[in-house]
Amino acid sequence: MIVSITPNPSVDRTISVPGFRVGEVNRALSSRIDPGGKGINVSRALTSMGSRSLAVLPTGGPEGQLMTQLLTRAGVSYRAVPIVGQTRMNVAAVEPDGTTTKFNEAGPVLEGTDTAALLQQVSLELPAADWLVGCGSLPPGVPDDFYARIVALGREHGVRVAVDSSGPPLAVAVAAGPDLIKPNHEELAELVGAPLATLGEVIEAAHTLVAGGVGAVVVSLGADGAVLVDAERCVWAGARVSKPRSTVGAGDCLLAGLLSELHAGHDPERALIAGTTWGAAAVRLPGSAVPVAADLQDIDVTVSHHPDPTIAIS
Ligand SMILES: Nc1ncnc2c1ncn2[C@@H]1O[C@H](COP(=O)(O)OP(=O)(O)O)[C@@H](O)[C@H]1O
Ligand SMILES: O=P(O)(O)OC[C@H]1O[C@](O)(COP(=O)(O)O)[C@@H](O)[C@@H]1O
Repeated sequence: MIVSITPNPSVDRTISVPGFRVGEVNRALSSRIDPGGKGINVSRALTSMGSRSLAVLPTGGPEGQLMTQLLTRAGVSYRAVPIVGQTRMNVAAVEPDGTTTKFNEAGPVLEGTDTAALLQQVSLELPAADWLVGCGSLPPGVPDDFYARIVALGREHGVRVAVDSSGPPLAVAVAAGPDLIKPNHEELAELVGAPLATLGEVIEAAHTLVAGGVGAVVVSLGADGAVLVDAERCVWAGARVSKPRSTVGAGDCLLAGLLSELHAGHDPERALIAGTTWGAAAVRLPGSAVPVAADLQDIDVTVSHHPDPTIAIS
């Protein structure tokens, strides 16, 4: 089973707007809500594709209640750890060409006992887990070493650990040597402190992290696909999407596809292809909707073992 931990979940409200004008009234054409936060999306995608997953999350206030209702409705198994603060709501405005503008709240303040209770809940789930995946930003009050502690917990139980975060929490987790990380271009650039203008520079940065003790680095590059680097291989994969609808949660679906295949015992290249397929499928869906098997059918993935290092990455 794949256990996800999302310390800062969110109810995601996605509004479709005909255009986005700063400083003016923007009228929405439609709106939807989804249970969100990166680990929640990973568990939702795994569940919708038939892989077993359990989401661990803190919940509080009316949005916390709404979150658990939405998870139940989506058939996602979860363990909600009650907190005094109120679960956040994030808003994304999507324009007709797929351009997405996001407003993410900081999230509720978690007290020290809340963090301890979350880690305790994760520990309780680990005997049944094969992979543990820690995802997203940390809410105020949670120390930057949270994901490093998640890596250590996984180690103690012989469970492989993936981390998808950014900034200091990702940097501290990397030093603990996770089995897999999935930064996007911007997150990787921040992690290594360089702009990484080309695919070659991205690959070199990923190699440096692998040499430093990370098992595998999968860098998601939006419309430019994704590249996987580990001690034995460097593989790029990408799929064209002619009409992107919403990129919210695409990286989470990519991570879910990867973990689903790795968990099933398949090789990293096949996992990357699955991840790229799930990510492309997510981009064709509205809001942070996750794909079902039928959404994957007509997606063609291109794979390269010798990607052109001079390709510019935006
Ligand atoms: N416009 C797009 N066209 C095709 N695939 C896309 C597009 N945007 C994202 N994807 C797929 O989804 C994956 C994750 O997207 P990305 O935006 O890089 O992640 P994140 O959401 O973590 O920032 C990409 O690696 C790619 O496989
Ligand atoms: O924890 P963060 O970094 O604020 O991100 C949370 C948001 O990211 C999401 O998980 C979507 O992720 P991406 O748009 O980065 O793919 C949303 O569900 C959620 O609103």
